[in-house]
Amino acid sequence: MPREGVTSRTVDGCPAQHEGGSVADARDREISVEQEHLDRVYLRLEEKIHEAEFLMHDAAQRGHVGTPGALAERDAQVYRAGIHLNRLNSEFEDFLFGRIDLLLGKDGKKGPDGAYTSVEPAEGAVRPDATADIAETLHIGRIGVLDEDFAPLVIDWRAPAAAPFYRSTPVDPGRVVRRRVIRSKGRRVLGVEDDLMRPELTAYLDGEPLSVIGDGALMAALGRSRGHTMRDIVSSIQAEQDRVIRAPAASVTHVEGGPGTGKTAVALHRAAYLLYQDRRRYAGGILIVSPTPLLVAYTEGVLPSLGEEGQVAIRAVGSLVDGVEASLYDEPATARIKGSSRFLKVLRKAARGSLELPAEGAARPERLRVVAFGRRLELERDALDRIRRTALGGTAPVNLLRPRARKLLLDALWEQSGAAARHSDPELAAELRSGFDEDVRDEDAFIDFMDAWWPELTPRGVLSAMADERRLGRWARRVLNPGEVRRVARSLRRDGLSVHDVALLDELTAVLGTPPRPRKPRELDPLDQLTGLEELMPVREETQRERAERLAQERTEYAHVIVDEAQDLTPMQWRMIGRRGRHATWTVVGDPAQSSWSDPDEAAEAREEALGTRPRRRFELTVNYRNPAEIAELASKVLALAMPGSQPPKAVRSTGVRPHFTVASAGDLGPAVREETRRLLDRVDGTVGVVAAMRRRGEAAGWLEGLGPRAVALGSLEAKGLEYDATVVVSPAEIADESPAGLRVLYVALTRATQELTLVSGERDAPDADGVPDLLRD
Ligand SMILES: Nc1ncnc2c1ncn2[C@@H]1O[C@H](COP(=O)(O)OP(=O)(O)OP(=O)(O)O)[C@@H](O)[C@H]1O
Repeated sequence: MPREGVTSRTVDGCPAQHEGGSVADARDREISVEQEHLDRVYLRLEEKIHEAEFLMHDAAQRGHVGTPGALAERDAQVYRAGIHLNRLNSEFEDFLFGRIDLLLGKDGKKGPDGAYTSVEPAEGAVRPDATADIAETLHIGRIGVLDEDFAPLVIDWRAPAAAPFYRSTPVDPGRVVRRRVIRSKGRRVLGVEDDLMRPELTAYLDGEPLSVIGDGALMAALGRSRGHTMRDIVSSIQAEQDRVIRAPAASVTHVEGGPGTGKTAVALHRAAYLLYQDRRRYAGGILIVSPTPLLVAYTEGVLPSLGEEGQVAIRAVGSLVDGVEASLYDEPATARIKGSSRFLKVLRKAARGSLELPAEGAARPERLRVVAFGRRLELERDALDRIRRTALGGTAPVNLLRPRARKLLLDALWEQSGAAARHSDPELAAELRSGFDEDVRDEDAFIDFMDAWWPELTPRGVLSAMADERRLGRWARRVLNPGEVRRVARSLRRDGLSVHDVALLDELTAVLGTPPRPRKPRELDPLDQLTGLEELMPVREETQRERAERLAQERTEYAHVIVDEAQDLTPMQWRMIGRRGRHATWTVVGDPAQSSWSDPDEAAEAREEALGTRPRRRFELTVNYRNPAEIAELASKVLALAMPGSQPPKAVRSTGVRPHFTVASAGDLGPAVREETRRLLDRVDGTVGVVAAMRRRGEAAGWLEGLGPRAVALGSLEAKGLEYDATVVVSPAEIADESPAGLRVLYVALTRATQELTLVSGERDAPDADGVPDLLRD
């Protein structure tokens, strides 16, 4: 465990000689220095808030004037005031969180944020006797604040001048001598943690030796207990992560890294960074696709804490289609069929085949009878079938073919009427024909026939039609075998949609096509014409989820798509997400070793298709910030089985607590799991996650009844991306045997804990005398 106390060293590594002498004094003195700065910042923020409120008020007054000039001026004012209010009113926990003390830079140029731009120290910045003076001190925070003279009081964490805070390391320190993380609550500074980037120097700040407080911010952050929501890592982003966050937005940024390397955290911070970089471009919206609603709930507080929310929709892969929130999971064998690209053929057949089914409660129309030009005209079943086949030729969406089918019917009726033969003058014949079409089209019998014979198909309707095994068998001929047909049909007869059904619905929407609807006239509000106003005005009532819903309804495509846990997506899911980012830039993060999809090659092919020919930029994250070394070591045994030859990420800390093994008495996992969970709840301050095979998901929740909200039960697939202070993994062998990807799913389960891990074995695990399951023995 990281040490809680503080140390104080001068930069040459010797204990600092502080007045009053004690380490606590040094710490208190440094805290009060930062407190003074924070007070100045808040004073300035208050001034800005008053300014913004005045602007808003003034803008409202100008709105009444109504001349174009006044409106344009109001537009500009409201825009600026909106930015201020929205950001300043947010109650930031640790608004100001960092500081860097820098040597004199190589050149003397200042950037737009008032800080010097050079990264390397000037010649002579370090004297021959290894002493140096601090030339510039920058404070880093969630947004930038300038003082009255436009000098930087706080630099926005995403600004170029803040990059050295994240990039500097003792190996490549640049100008940074000391990097400090400031911990505060509201307006009070609680503590500081320093990292020394140039330990070989004796550096002075205003003539005083620079002190170094604490053991380093990263370790302090990692040691804190976990709650039910993820925290931002803005004060301790590491260099390899920062390179991903600030990578140029163009094309595809592809990030791989093992469990706990910060992929999810990096993806969220990248969204905030992209918005900061080019707000106008990303007004087109950023979509973050997450594997489960649990992970959405876990991560959705991070962006607001970074001051960004409005333009980002975080959605679970089972909620990407409007109005659908799927949480059911198909059995692995069924999921494998539904997720595979061969299922596309079945859907295309089903979409066309569904046309032949009678609409609900109606009989299948056998003939068409109309009266035109005083004659009774009639088309029989064979003729109708022929017309349908002709209309369906090609691959155009079925619902969009309705006008073509209607035209073919009218052609056939016209021909039957014999009217064409009676008029040789082409102009007259054309006029007559148009009158004929109009008459027939308006006839009730024709309208009713069209509705029954070529109804507008809905994705849900087609999916339900596939629940009939015989029918599905026909549509899936030469694609699925009878056993597979039975499985899929059975799964579709169940109440509710599965996560995999959602991609099928989305595919059907594309295969069926949506006929254009008459647009509802929209009431014009002059405020709507203000550039970007919706984005900037404070919108407090809406939650992240509601906002995501609204964004999704308003948009079918996004400017940037971020895919988290990309290794889990099936080919059908890649097609669904690809449709939402046809013109987007992309960030794709994942770990092949954690893939729960049985055929990674097929999924990779679908991913490449969704991403198209855009150039790829690849990054790898190599450090595990979640698991202590003791847990990471055990997990690496499963990794060796799941993906022989692949390297686990390096754990940065160790707790000295080894994973604990327990064996449940014959067939009775429940009491053993409950007991272990209770024990762990006593040992950690935060959460305990109990991960069991999917089929035990409900049962496991029952075992934990009454243990309180800190203990949570999960199915193995739901554990994706989440973390707990401690985890109980229930029968590793059951999880491993659950599907062809079972070992990789077990690897996920074993890498969820930040402090302690317990494994409860059942008979199937064949544990040894120490309780170690067969699978995990050396
Ligand atoms: N630079 C950092 N500073 C502090 N904490 C960090 C840092 N990077 C990652 N973490 C923490 O490590 C944990 C793991 O991060 P995250 O969930 O983003 O990893 P991941 O790579 O997505 O993991 P998985 O693949 O297992 O889902 C989180 O608690 C995160 O806050």
